[in-house]
Amino acid sequence: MTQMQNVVMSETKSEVVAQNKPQQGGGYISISRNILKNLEINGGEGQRVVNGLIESMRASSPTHTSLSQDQTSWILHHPSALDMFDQIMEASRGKQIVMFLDYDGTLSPIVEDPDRAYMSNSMRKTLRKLARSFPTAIVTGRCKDKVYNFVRLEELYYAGSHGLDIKGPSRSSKYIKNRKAETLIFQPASQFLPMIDEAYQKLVDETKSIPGSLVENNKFCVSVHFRCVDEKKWSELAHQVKSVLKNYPKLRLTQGRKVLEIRPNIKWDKGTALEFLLESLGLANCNDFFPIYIGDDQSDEDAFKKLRDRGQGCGILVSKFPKKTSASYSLQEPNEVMDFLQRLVEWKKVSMRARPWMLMCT
Ligand SMILES: O=P(O)(O)OC[C@H]1O[C@H](O[C@H]2O[C@H](CO)[C@@H](O)[C@H](O)[C@H]2O)[C@H](O)[C@@H](O)[C@@H]1O
Repeated sequence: MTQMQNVVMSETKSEVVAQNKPQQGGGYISISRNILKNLEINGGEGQRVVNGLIESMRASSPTHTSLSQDQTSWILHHPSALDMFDQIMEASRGKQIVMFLDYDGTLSPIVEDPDRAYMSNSMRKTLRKLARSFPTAIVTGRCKDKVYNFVRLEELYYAGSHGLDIKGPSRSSKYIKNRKAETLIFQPASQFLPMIDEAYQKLVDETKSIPGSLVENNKFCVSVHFRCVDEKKWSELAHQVKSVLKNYPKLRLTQGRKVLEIRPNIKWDKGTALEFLLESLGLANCNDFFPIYIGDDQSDEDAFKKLRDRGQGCGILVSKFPKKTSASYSLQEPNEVMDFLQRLVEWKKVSMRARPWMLMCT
C-alpha cells in the first residue's frame, strides 16, 4: 500500500449487499429509511427501533458476502461514466458544465481513520485544472474547514456538513462570472450550533466505553463512526446513540458508510445544497447548464435524485458493486473518478481549440 494508512478494501461489497437485500415492500434501503424516519420523526419506539438500527448497521458487516443483484444487469443500467464519456459530453453540448464532487470515497479512498483520509497530489492537480475549466464544488458530510484542509484549493466552492455550511471560492476562477459567488457564505442551520455542540459532547461521553468508536464533530452535524468497532458491540453503540438522541427531537439520524450521522431535522441536504449553488451561480432558472454530480454515499442520493427530478445533467455513483441508486452512471473508485475528471479537462481543452467562440458561453 502506498497510502499513509491502509485503504479499506473489503467493506463496500458487504454494504451494498445490505442495501440490495430484497425485502417485502422494497429493497433494504427503503426499510432502513423507514427505520430512520421513525427515529427522526417520532423519536423512536424504544427497542423495536433500536433493533432496526442495529440490523441496518449489521447488514453492512463484512461477514455478508452474497450479492442479490447481478453485477452485469446493474452495470447495464448504470454504465461506466468512462465508457459513456462521449455520450455524456454529447448530452452537455452547448451547455455550461458545473461539477459537484463528494469527498470521502469519491476524491479520497475510504480509510479507517477519518483524520487520515488524504487526497493524492495527482487528484489535487486534476481538481485544480478542473476548477479552471468549470465551476466546481465539493459537497460533503465533513465540516467545511476539515475538507478544505484536505483539498487546499481556494478556487472551489465548499459545501460542508451535508450542505449546511457553504462558502464560495476565495480565489477567482475565470469560469465563475458571478462575482457575488466569491463572497458567498451560507449557513441555513446556524441556530443549531449550540445544540449540535452539546449533543456531540454527550455522544462522546456516552460512547467512550466502546473500543474503536469515534465521534467526529462536523460543525453542523456529528458523525459516530463504527468502522473500527467490533460487531458484537454495535448493538450497545446503537443504544447509546439512541439514548442521547431521544433528548434532541430537533436532530435526525441518517446512516452513511459505517457511520451514524446526526444532523438538524430540517429539509436541507446535498440536493438542496446543489440547487442553492446553481442559484448562486445564476444558473438555477435556465436550461443551458449541465450539472454533473459524483458521489459514493447514501447522502449523495439526495443530489442524484434532485438532478433526476430536474431532468438536468447526470449523477455518477462511485461503487464497485451494485447499489440502489438514482445516479445514471457509475465509476468504481476514486482512481476512476480522477480519470474521468482528467478526460473532462482534456475534452474542454480540445473543444476550446476547435471552437474558441465557445469561450463566450462558458
Ligand atoms: O459526504 P462525504 O464526503 O462522503 O462524507 C461522509 C462521511 O465521510 C467520512 O467518513 C467516511 O470516510 C472515512 C474515511 O475514509 C471512513 O473512515 C468512514 O468509515 C466513512 O464513513 C467522514 O469522516 C464523516 O464525518 C462524513 O460524514
